[in-house]
Amino acid sequence: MKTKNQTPSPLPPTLPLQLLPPGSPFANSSNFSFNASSGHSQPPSAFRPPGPDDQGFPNNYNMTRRTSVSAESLTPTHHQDSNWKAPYHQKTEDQLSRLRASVSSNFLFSHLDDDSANLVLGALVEKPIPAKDIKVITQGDAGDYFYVVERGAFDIYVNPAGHVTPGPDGMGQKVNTIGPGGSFGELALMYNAPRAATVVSTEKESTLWSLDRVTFRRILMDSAFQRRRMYESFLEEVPLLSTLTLYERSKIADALDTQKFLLWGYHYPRR
Ligand SMILES: Nc1ncnc2c1ncn2[C@@H]1O[C@@H]2COP(=O)(O)O[C@H]2[C@H]1O
Repeated sequence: MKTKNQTPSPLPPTLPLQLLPPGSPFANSSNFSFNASSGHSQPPSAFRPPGPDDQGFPNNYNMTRRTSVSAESLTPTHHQDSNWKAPYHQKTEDQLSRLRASVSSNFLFSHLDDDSANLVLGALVEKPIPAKDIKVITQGDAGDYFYVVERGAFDIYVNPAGHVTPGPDGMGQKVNTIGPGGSFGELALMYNAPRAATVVSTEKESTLWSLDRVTFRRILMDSAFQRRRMYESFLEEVPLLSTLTLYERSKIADALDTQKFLLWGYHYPRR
């Protein structure tokens, strides 16, 4: 088993950016909602066990919370629309070179073949974040976009309740900060589950690139995330790691690589 460097993530145009109240970055839980399905606050409901069509939820993932936000299959290869084409958003040379630099060290993109990488680059949309304390993702909401960070830093907050609660500490504890080259927002898209954390901008000017849910699932989940799920399944079996959260396990899975050793004349795969 060896580890590799890996990192963390943007928004569609025309979306309202709402600033959080000055001095109270956690007070408003419904900022930065960009479609009908993301700006809601739903009550928790029972966990839906994986069915035959599911890839399987990791252990301990949002077990007490509403999980499914769409009827879409969790298996990305079950595409109902065979005429689907990835959206293409024209970019300037400057945008392309910034984008390439941003994704160059990102684990998710390093495993894409050239065709898939070009489709994803074409589908990403630049999303300037013009202030700090903008809530890009709200814990408990439905997942709509996956984000790559080009510039700036984004704090991640997790409330153990599974959603933002009223009051000054409603976003919970800060657990992470994601900077340039990193990405976030993949968990809800991968598992059709509510957002696992709240993500807030920390700088005056930041730049994100957003990838829509369908393109994410059809392209990234067919490659990089298949690999992640394979390693996660393996990690779930390791007792020492069983208490990790899904996010922690997924980060370890991203960092794993497979090495093959020659043993007694056989190539023996070892993780
Ligand atoms: N410790 C963490 N726990 C949960 N989510 C995290 C954590 N750190 C970063 N994140 C990201 O925050 C995102 C919130 O939306 P998602 O649940 O879609 O995906 C989540 C992860 O990409």
